[in-house]
Amino acid sequence: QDQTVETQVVDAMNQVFGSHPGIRAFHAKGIVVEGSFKGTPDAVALSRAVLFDGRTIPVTVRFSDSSGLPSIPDGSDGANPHGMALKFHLPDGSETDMVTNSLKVFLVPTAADLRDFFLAIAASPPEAAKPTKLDQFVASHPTIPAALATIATPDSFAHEEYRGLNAFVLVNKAGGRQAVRYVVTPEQVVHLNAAEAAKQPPDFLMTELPERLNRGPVIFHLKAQLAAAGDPTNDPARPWPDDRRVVELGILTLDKAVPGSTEAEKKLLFLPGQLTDGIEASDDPMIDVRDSAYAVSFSRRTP
Ligand code: HEM
Repeated sequence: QDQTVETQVVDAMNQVFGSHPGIRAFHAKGIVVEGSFKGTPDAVALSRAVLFDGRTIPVTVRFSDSSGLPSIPDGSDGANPHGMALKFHLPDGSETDMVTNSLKVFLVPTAADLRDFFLAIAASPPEAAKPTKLDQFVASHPTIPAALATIATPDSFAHEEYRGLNAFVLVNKAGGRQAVRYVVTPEQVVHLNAAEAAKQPPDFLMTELPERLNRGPVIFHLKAQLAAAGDPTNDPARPWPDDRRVVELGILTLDKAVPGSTEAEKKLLFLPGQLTDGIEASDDPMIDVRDSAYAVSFSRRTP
């Protein structure tokens, strides 16, 4: 095979979900909202990024269901994990992004493993003989059931916690470097049980958020879990110990649904590796592959 892993992984997603013109290969169904971000003094101590310096930074956010199916029911298992992609509009006109989801730990260590996971799903239709390719793949990759055990359907996009999973490095004015994982924490987490989730109308998350924003803003806290020496920064499937220090980097206030979200989301491309001075990628090679795969998907969905 002479194709790059980023093309292979998008091809594998298209095999599982089909390709739908104008639609993302994954996290196909979503909704775009707007608001602002304000950094904390604790964030300034960790990073010299303009993002954190305390001024008010406009932000565009897309919440999404997992899956490459544009009409996946929001309450179905396949819609988990839900996504939250953030695009910060910096004063100099540049952008920096964070692309997070509701898993507490990622499914697999590498992009090649993710490709093979989708290929195993594609090779395991309902009529496939047991154990299926997927059964075998999951049995030999224990990080997958461990990750899937961390997710549930929220009653609102506003009531879920989202994580960056891949590690990034914050660099401060003195050149001090700290590896972190982002956590975007809501005011409260509210999860439905499986029976309640299955009973929800198919678009309940997409319709609820604009209604909620009409009543008032939605607040999230952007936090960073700080790595200690020896914590793995190149494997998003390995959690860091729960007692690692967590620092509040800033407050996110979402206050506006975007009219014409379906058109707006087509033009948006969120890239986990679109960074700004003071924020760097870690040694996790998945970040670069994600950037390339999102660009492949963007070029396929853009006429
Ligand atoms: C090797 C690992 C991964 C690959 C290859 C991959 C691939 C993709 C692709 C192709 C898309 C569609 C992009 C577009 O058309 O704009 C996408 C979207 C997305 N992915 Fe990933 N992904 C990976 C890991 C992750 C991780 C670790 C997270 C969360 C921490 C994540 C969260 C999301 C979200 C939230 C979206 C929707 C972005 C939006 O709203 O535009 N992905 N992914």
